[in-house]
Amino acid sequence: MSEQAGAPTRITVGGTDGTEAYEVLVGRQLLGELPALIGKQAKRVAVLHPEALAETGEALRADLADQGYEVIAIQLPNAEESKTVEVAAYCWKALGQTNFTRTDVIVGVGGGATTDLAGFVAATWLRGVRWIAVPTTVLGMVDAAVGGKTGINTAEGKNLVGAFHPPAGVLCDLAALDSLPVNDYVSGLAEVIKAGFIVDPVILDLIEEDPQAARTPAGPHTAELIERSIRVKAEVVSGDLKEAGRREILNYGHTLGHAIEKNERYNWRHGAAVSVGMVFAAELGRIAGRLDDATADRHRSVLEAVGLPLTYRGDQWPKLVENMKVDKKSRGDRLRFIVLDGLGKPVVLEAPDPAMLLAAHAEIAA
Ligand SMILES: NC(=O)c1ccc[n+]([C@@H]2O[C@H](COP(=O)([O-])OP(=O)(O)OC[C@H]3O[C@@H](n4cnc5c(N)ncnc54)[C@H](O)[C@@H]3O)[C@@H](O)[C@H]2O)c1
Ligand SMILES: O=C(O)C(=O)C[C@@H](O)[C@H](O)[C@H](O)COP(=O)(O)O
Ligand SMILES: [Zn+2]
Repeated sequence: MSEQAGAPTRITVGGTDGTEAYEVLVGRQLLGELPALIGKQAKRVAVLHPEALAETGEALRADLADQGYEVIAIQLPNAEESKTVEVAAYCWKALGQTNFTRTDVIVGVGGGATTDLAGFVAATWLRGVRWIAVPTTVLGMVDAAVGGKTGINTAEGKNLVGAFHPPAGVLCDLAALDSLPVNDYVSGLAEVIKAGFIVDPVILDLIEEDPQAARTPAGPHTAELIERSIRVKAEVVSGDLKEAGRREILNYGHTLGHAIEKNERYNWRHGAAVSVGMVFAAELGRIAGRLDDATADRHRSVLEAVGLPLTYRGDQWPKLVENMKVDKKSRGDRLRFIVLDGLGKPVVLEAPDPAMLLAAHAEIAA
């Protein structure tokens, strides 16, 4: 998977609130770390990967078979098509037919869609088995594989079925990013930029220095951007695995973002939808009298500079409002949004007035 090795960066997640700690490793040639994470108790290892990573999956299975494991191959559809109950059922069947037990281990290799599905299968099979995430997209490394949110979509909304089930470890091999199509790479930058606005503004400075370079894995700050974003996520989820409070800030831009994804029948990339969602949230913050003009405008400039969208079809607003009602931050009939009180200062905006929402929508309507 990679050509250069060296000591990986190790970022610890959890362990501070009664949850079991685990590590996110960032570096190159990390697959040698897998057997130690799988452990000696396991007899079988199920490797779940998308079609796009057929060769990677095959190589990994061969490695694990050489180590003496009985390997179960489960190829998934690409992207959101894998986050369905039908695909989960296909996986449960494969595990059942191979006598997969509580000491066996699932490895999810792929983007956020793959690790969300693999983690969900791990959470539900036998009420929970060990799993390891090997994210191969920017988005997977900086966000999806870290923190234990797993799940699938339904016709009614994004990630509506799922479980909190942290992995035993996360291996981020930066070399995997070399084969990622640019639009998928850029989609991941939306979550990197989110981490910049909610907690670590240095991320924004690094991207703004050369936005074109930030669009490729060869950029000078790739490793730093990924590590900084993982540290943001690790710090936030470590104190609040089940999203009882502070973890909600990671949902910045997601209330509208998920509504757009559902409206597009999950054919939009997650990061693209979150990008529009963050512009909307920034406008909401500005209209609510919380966010200064410069920081609100900075959303547009940095997201546009890396090639992310800022607008969405204006005629869809009534449907988006309906979709937002099933957001997990909603309480009864009250919509709740994460907005900024300033750079790095996310807060919850409770039940904003519909007129305020409409005014913010006018700023993102195409
Ligand atoms: N659980 C969480 O906390 C969390 C956080 C953020 C996002 N997510 C979820 O993550 C998903 C988006 O993840 P994503 O952006 O990684 O998209 P993705 O998983 O859909 O991957 C994008 C595409 O790239 C392909 N691919 C993956 N790695 C590749 C590689 N190295 N080379 C070539 N092709 C590759 C995939 O097969 C897919 O077609 C969404 O479903 C979102 O809801 C979850
Ligand atoms: O980890 C979290 O918490 C997040 O909100 C991170 C988001 O980037 C991610 O897209 C998450 O899956 C959204 O969670 P949901 O609970 O709104 O489905
Ligand atoms: Zn997200």
